[in-house]
Amino acid sequence: MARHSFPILVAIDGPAGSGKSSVSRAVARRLGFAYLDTGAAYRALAWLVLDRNIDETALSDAAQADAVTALLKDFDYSIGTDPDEYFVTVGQADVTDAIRSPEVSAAVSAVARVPAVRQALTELFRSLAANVDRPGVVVEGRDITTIVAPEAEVRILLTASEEARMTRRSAEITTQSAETVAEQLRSRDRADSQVVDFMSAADGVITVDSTHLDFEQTIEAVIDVIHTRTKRAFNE
Ligand SMILES: Nc1ncnc2c1ncn2[C@@H]1O[C@H](COP(=O)(O)OP(=O)(O)O)[C@@H](O)[C@H]1O
Ligand SMILES: Nc1ccn([C@@H]2O[C@H](COP(=O)(O)OP(=O)(O)O)[C@@H](O)[C@H]2O)c(=O)n1
Repeated sequence: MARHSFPILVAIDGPAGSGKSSVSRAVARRLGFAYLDTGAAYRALAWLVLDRNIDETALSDAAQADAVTALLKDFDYSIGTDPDEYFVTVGQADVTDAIRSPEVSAAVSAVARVPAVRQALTELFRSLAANVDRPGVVVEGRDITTIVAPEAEVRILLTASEEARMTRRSAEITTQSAETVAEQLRSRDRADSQVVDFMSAADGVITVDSTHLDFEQTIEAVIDVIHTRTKRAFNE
């Protein structure tokens, strides 16, 4: 497929379990767009920290930041941006499933708060999004509407009540109790929101609240915003 010089950028932020990944991927599939999951890169770097046996809890904040920053030069990361062929690799290792483990989820916020990490990954996301071979790209994370792509044509904050988010996530994770999943999600959101604000919509960002929408209705609500904002119809 030909590379489009200016893919339409759809930026989606929101807290854990709000539906960012699943909804973004489905929207991209329907519109023939690419899909970029930015949380996967933070998770993959956290996976590398654990794989190298770096015990972050034993280090001071500054030493932690240095250790993680030093890893960036070995971070041979790649991600599939085709919504039908999602994969995440670090070097030769396929980490698509490993980055969803509770250990990685527990370690990721500490990695994501290191400024040098955010800077490097933000550059990576801009370059990945600019080089997709589709007419548009849906990029989802925590700071896409505000930092990574504040100029995006479409900017959405996808929210849902805490209760709905916890229920949805614990239905997915069967290896831990619902209480454990909820507590981990809450504590990750708390840590993450000290670094970026993804709980309130920045100027010009449209909120889609999926608390009372099912999955299909949420996809349709997001596609409606895309059509309204771009004033264009894409092949559905
Ligand atoms: N509107 C919705 N109604 C019901 N379940 C949903 C809805 N949106 C997403 N889900 C489900 O909730 C779970 C969490 O969604 P996910 O996309 O992983 O969230 P996030 O990427 O924001 O953490 C998934 O199992 C997904 O299928
Ligand atoms: N744009 C982003 C995306 C993710 N992240 C970090 O990466 C972690 C994992 O993101 P994710 O999107 O995979 O998390 P879920 O919402 O899917 O649980 C978050 O908890 C943040 O610490 C970030 O800091 N900025």
